Amino acid sequence: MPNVNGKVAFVTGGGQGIGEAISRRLANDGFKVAVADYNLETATKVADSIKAAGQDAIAVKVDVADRDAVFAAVKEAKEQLGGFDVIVNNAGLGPQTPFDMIDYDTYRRVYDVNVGGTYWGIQAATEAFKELGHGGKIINASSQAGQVGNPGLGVYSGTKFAIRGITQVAARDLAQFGITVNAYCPGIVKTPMMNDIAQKTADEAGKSFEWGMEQFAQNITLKRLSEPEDVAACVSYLAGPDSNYMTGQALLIDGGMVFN
Ligand SMILES: NC(=O)C1=CN([C@@H]2O[C@H](COP(=O)(O)OP(=O)(O)OC[C@H]3O[C@@H](n4cnc5c(N)ncnc54)[C@H](O)[C@@H]3O)[C@@H](O)[C@H]2O)C=CC1
Ligand SMILES: CC(=O)C(C)=O
Repeated sequence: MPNVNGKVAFVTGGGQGIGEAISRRLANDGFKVAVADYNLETATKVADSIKAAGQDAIAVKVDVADRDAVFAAVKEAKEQLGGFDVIVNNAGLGPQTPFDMIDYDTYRRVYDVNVGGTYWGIQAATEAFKELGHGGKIINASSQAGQVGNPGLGVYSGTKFAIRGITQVAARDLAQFGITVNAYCPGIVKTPMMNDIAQKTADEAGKSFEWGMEQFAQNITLKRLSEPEDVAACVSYLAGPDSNYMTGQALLIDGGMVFN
């Protein structure tokens, strides 16, 4: 287990899916965790169960698309948990958007959450690290869909390609402050988001949910879908000291999908 000495990690979208697994894993690693989510009810459930296991966590309500709200949530976590060391900009929306169905509102909201939320998280974390007089780690959620275009995900894939670019620029800009910036790129992970995407794909084709999932899961070298914990294990590495000499990278955790 990495030695993180009671450092503080802030995980957006921590109320379910990958963010929940990351919150639990970082708490197990020894971080005090702020479980930040738009849905305060799920965030509170996750934080409460981490506390019940004898670890430190709080729930924080935030809409990551709202810059002021992100700054306020980071400040709240810093004050309540007594520090700020790692932000995981994990919250994201993944609607199915065949090209003829992309409308302005969907485009705007998905970019505001996935891309805007990452900009604001980077800014708020950087401000907190500077106030505390130390560096820190910024970790952003991209996707295998940010490495290769996925059918039907015209808006979502665009945001996830953007995250890799933003991660590289932020790594270069923020290194002078002792801040590393990396991204993780999951494959097909069994979460509510992926279930929705698979179901809509299946509905459009008049096929079953399993068929919908298979459209995204073909060519996985390891021949199984990903569990949220597979992703959390790699984020644990990015949040801990073993990745100190790594910045600007996008770690693919896709079971060997994209290289096929
Ligand atoms: N599930 C998958 O197969 C993959 C997911 N990802 C990425 O991983 C991240 C997490 O995905 P999942 O856990 O699957 O999603 P999910 O939809 O299951 O969970 C997302 C969480 O984010 C929260 N959230 C949504 N909008 C928010 C906002 N504006 N402000 C604060 N919280 C908000 C939701 O309340 C929810 O708790 C996303 O960025 C997603 O794009 C990347 C590759 C694959
Ligand atoms: C939802 C997602 O990120 C996929 C299909 O890679």
